[in-house]
Amino acid sequence: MNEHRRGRPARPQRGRPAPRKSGPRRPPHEDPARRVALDVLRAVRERDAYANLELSQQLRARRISGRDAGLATELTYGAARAQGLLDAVIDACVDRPLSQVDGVVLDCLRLGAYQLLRTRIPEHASVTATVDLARADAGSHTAGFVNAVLRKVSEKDEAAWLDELAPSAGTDAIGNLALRTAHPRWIARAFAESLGDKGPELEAALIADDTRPDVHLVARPGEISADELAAVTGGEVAPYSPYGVRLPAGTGDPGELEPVRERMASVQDEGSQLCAVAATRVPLEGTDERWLDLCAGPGGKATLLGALAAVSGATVDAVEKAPHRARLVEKATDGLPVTVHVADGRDSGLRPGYDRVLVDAPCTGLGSLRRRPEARWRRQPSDVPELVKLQDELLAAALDLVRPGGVVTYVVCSPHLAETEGVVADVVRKAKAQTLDAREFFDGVPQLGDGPYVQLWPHRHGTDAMFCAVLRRT
Ligand SMILES: C[S@@+](CC[C@H](N)C(=O)[O-])C[C@H]1O[C@@H](n2cnc3c(N)ncnc32)[C@H](O)[C@@H]1O
Repeated sequence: MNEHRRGRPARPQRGRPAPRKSGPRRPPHEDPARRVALDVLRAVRERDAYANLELSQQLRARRISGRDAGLATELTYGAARAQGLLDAVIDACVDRPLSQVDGVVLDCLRLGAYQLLRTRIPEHASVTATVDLARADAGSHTAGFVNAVLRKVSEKDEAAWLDELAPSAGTDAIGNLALRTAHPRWIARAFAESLGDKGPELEAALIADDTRPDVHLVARPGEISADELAAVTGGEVAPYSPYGVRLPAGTGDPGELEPVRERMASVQDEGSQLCAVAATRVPLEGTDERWLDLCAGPGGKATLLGALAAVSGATVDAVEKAPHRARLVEKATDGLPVTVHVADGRDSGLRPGYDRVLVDAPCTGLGSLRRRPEARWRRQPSDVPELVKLQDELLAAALDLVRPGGVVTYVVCSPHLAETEGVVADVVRKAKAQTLDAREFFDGVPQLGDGPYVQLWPHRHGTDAMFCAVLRRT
């Protein structure tokens, strides 16, 4: 590493920020796709924006579509997802810690390095177009620096950089795979611990997590069947969910599909569908009329529960703490037997005695990183304990609200053991509850391990990495 640092370009320092003109001086030939990508990366870094939301807003505002929009998406998502890997390479090409490089300059370097290492865009175009952006946003004195760093980056391809920078697979298998698949080490370790593997299966899981997911629709029970929905949308019936349809790649905005506009279907990952369906499938003795969704926003599972409740004659109370998310639940479940309550699920004030309760708890979201390119670098291990405490309290509250003999289904979109088995074990130890074998309620889904919990995985099931436990109140 030190050897590599010799002769590296000096770069503008953070302490001496690049001068910015009142308005960016943009060359007339500036490439619109790269401009959007850079502006989104900057918004993600500076104001914690969500890359997907920011990107679609900027594409709309600048009326960019077609190939330019495709390239902007590829560059934004790619550079955001691969940030840790790109930073390791850039770090090897500059003479100071990256923390001392001006933020905008670093965004430019990430964008340029991504093009050089992970796309087939010719080197000349990658470097020149990125240098133009740096000149416009960070001043002409940065152009030489960005040019020099990117030239250094281009001296090797991704594989050669990884051979140089990744820890040895023999002594640090997780660290090696983490860098190769552009994941933070703590997330790779969490996956390894959940899978019980730090070899080929971990590699498959991390690679799948680095791949853009298919879009699934859920056919609203009582309105349209999955077969009909597949026929109308040109999709195919999903392998496991009785209501799922997988859309072909390149379908465009699913919100524009007629069945979605007509509220006969909505976008929902197949794993989420399976967990909501499982919550309704556990056999009950006695009544089966009052259902509760204790963490309902924005309403994906509440909508499926509501539609199933309408068919079976049950009603659903949907609790959501955040008022704006509660409004989304109201909108999504309009016309269904669902009553929305803005409340803290730990102290909802609702009358106990529910037959079924779903706790789809707030979590790290490590199971849906495929959908949010920047999330893996934003989440921190220090987020886990606070979430675990909240999950614990919500699950305990659910067990207080369900009747004896009723069922609580606990779901998180994360394979992190502290959020999954850890929470369930802790609550079951303190509550009157029996753990059921959740696999029984995931009909036809293969590779569910030894139970009693279900952990879905992108590389095994093509779904988000959802965890599901089913408890019966004793
Ligand atoms: C994982 S999301 C639920 C997703 C939802 N079930 C769906 O399928 O669309 C967790 C939700 O719990 C909400 N939440 C967080 N803390 C809460 C609390 N103490 N009580 C109730 N809801 C809470 C969050 O605002 C968030 O909307």
